[in-house]
Amino acid sequence: MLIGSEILTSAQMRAIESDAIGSGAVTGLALMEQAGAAAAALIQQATPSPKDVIVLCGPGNNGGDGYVVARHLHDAGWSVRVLGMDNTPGADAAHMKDMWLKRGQIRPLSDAQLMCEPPANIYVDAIFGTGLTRKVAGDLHRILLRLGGRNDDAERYSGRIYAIDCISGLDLDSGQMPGWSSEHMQHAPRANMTVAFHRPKPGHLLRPGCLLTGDLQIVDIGLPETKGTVSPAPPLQAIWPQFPFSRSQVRPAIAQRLAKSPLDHKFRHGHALVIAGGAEHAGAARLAARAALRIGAGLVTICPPSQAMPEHNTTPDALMRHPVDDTQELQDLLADPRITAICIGPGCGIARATALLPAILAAGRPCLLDADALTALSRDRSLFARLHEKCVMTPHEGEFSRLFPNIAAKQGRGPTDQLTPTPSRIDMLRMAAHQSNAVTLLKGPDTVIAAPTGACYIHTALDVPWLATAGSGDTLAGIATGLLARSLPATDAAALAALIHASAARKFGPGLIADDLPEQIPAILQMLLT
Ligand SMILES: NC(=O)C1=CN([C@@H]2O[C@H](COP(=O)(O)OP(=O)(O)OC[C@H]3O[C@@H](n4cnc5c(N)ncnc54)[C@H](O)[C@@H]3O)[C@@H](O)[C@H]2O)[C@@H](O)CC1
Ligand SMILES: Nc1ncnc2c1ncn2[C@@H]1O[C@H](COP(=O)(O)OP(=O)(O)O)[C@@H](O)[C@H]1O
Ligand SMILES: [K+]
Repeated sequence: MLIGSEILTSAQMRAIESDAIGSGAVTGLALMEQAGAAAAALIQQATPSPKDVIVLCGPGNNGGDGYVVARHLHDAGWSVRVLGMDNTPGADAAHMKDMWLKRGQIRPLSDAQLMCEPPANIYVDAIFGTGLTRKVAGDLHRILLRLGGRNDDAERYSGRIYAIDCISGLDLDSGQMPGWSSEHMQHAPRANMTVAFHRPKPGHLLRPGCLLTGDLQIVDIGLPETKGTVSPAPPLQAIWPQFPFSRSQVRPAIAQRLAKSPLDHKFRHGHALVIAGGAEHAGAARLAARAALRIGAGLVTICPPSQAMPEHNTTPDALMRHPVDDTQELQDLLADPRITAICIGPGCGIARATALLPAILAAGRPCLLDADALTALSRDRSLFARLHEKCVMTPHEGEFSRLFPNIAAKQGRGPTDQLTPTPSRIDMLRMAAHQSNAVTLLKGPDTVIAAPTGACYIHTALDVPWLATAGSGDTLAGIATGLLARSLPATDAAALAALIHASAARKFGPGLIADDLPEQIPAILQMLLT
């Protein structure tokens, strides 16, 4: 498995916190002090000279953190104004509020008050965190819309918001803003930076939450290490760009498989077949084949129909070519046990994918299903029953909705007042992987990968929007196929492919076209293997 950061749900985080407090290992007050002090330090680092700040404190412990931030910034010489609430907060937050009151006053947390305040350089959002129980309404909603720039004072807040734990109103389990219409979402506040505690939560990494989170900083607040011990939930992990991308992120067994030993020969690194289609889409299959070669598959053979063979008489010369016109020819080819993975979909054509899929699935080998193969599957449901746990499907959202209409229908019912109004992308992917019995990777800036076992990764690629270019998905399919050919387990192949794909885009930068992606792989392998 890749080593990602463990992701905790709000309930898991609360359980860890109360266990730690219950066991006497920490006090709630100490956790709050650590949380607020760390947030204040990061805010100071982000804006080095003493500044003018307004801290918005809500009724619970998130507000308590806000009072700690206010105190630390005040003590560091900042000019601090606090807007807070009358409600009696919990004992820890009440204590922190009292500590602040020894230094300054608290004006009401109201939209009218915020509007009257002279502008500040920085605004700290400590209204709600993990304790959100319902949609934010009334005056607090108006405050959030103002911070998001709905009023004519938008420039006051733009680029100046620092969130404690999350932008207030965000459901940290789903990444959604419950009760926010799409019109309101245009004015949801966006943080420059979010300081969150102990572990990332799903809502920090899933859209739209990740778009409101800004630079996500996870700080240690003295809770005991829990990695892998939050049971019985299946593991949920984040792969995100803040991690240095290095060998240490990949378990030794995987790194070993990626390396090539002096005693190995090419067949030890697998033989991948890439099924190609008609001449007009030949490039898609070749992109996948090139990526499979670059990731180190020992051999890659592209299999077009014989009439399209001339289209493939081009580079890379390392690529082998073998015509496949029908199921029998494919079965003859698959009689060779040294073929260790098959890619079908990119540039294949739906009719050809429908015809060849039964033989590919019957072979029981690792296989990657993308593009036209996914459309074929969604049109012929009988093929679904033949999927197996060595299959990886890589749909984008449109393909996902066609493949899993029952799951997609649970989405997009419009805003509701309840928390977690519709299944999150994590829930959807877990359902899809369970239903199909195949590893499923839903593409996007917040790619989610789920295994039939329930193990799940969120891969964040928000920083590489130039991946949205024709053929980029074909390259991802090729990387994953190459990893499957090299005998990586399907979930690892899918997650590592997403990581290598985004790393390649990161390395190349803007101006990227899909052809550039495979060419970045050697340097990425170098980083991984040394
Ligand atoms: N869990 C932990 O380990 C730690 C949590 N800390 C902080 O505590 C926060 C969680 O604190 P709480 O559980 O008190 O929750 P919050 O402070 O997020 O909010 C809870 C309060 O808001 C009210 N509320 C919830 N939704 C509302 C809505 N839509 N409109 C109006 N009122 C609403 C609740 O009735 C309650 O009074 C975290 O986000 C974090 O900032 C930190 O102090 C450090 C440690
Ligand atoms: N805005 C974005 N930010 C980061 N990655 C993106 C973005 N849009 C798309 N991607 C990634 O680019 C790839 C596009 O795949 P796909 O839609 O199948 O394109 P194509 O069919 O042209 O190959 C996917 O890996 C997806 O995760
Ligand atoms: K907040």
